[in-house]
Amino acid sequence: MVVTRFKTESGAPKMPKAPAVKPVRGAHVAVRGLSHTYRRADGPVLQDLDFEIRQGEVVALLGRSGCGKSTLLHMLAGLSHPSTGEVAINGNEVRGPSPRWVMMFQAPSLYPWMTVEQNAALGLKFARRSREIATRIPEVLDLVDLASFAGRNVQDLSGGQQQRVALARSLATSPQMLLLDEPFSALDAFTRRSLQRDVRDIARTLGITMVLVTHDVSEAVLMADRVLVLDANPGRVAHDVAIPLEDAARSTGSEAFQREQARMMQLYTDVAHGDATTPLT
Ligand SMILES: Nc1ncnc2c1ncn2[C@@H]1O[C@H](COP(=O)(O)OP(=O)(O)OP(=O)(O)O)[C@@H](O)[C@H]1O
Repeated sequence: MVVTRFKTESGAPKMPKAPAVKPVRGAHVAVRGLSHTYRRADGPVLQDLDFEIRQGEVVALLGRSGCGKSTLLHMLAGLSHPSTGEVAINGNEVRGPSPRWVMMFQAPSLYPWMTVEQNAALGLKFARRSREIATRIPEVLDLVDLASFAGRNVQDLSGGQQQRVALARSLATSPQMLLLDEPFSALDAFTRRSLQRDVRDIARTLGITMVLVTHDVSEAVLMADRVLVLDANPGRVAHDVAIPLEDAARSTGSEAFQREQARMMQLYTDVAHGDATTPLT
């Protein structure tokens, strides 16, 4: 089976067209007995985490600043190792980074002197898969709605378009999992919503497992099938909550969305020690 992008930038339906991208087998993640301490004097940052993420599931890690979200995401990516416990992907302990699970950050880290297609091809080059560039890059640029920008310099693009280039680069190696560390927080509200919707659509359509770090309740509810609300000092899973929203209801205007957002905001506020005087976004 192959899939194509099915919405335009404005959200209007568009006819499926070639080129197309094949779905992948999303990663299954198991976090077992995971604790982490950076400095003994500070105590553990993460403690006794035990959870699984199903293949193709979209999970948000929601918590206040400093509760250990990025630390956990880095461990899922194999960029660092827990003091105790383990992360296993598809049954194998994660011992380092891999092109099968890729991270996206707030800053898209593109090379400004290169074109959109050259930047998008970097992941394949680093993975020594340059022979795939000619077919794969047009496919992924089409998927992120940047086909007509292929030859443009990335420095001429908007912040949202640059994040789409970073997304295309991430997708080019056919990853089983995307790990997003607040990748939309520097964008304006309209661009952020459009990318949140498109990234979820793409991950769901391709079957990619996705883990998203955020402290934005509405982002978690818009994008995730499931939200892990993390407590702080030490970071633990305080709530593990399914978001039972159909894709059609994943819009800030829908009543079902607003109900879920209010429910999640309550849980989040409770976890933040009932401190409703501090603004929670
Ligand atoms: N390399 C490090 N060495 C020592 N302490 C660290 C290191 N990295 C993070 N920390 C500490 O670990 C705690 C958790 O940090 P982390 O960045 O994982 O939190 P976070 O929830 O992602 O925060 P934010 O939302 O602000 O990005 C913080 O107290 C931070 O100061």
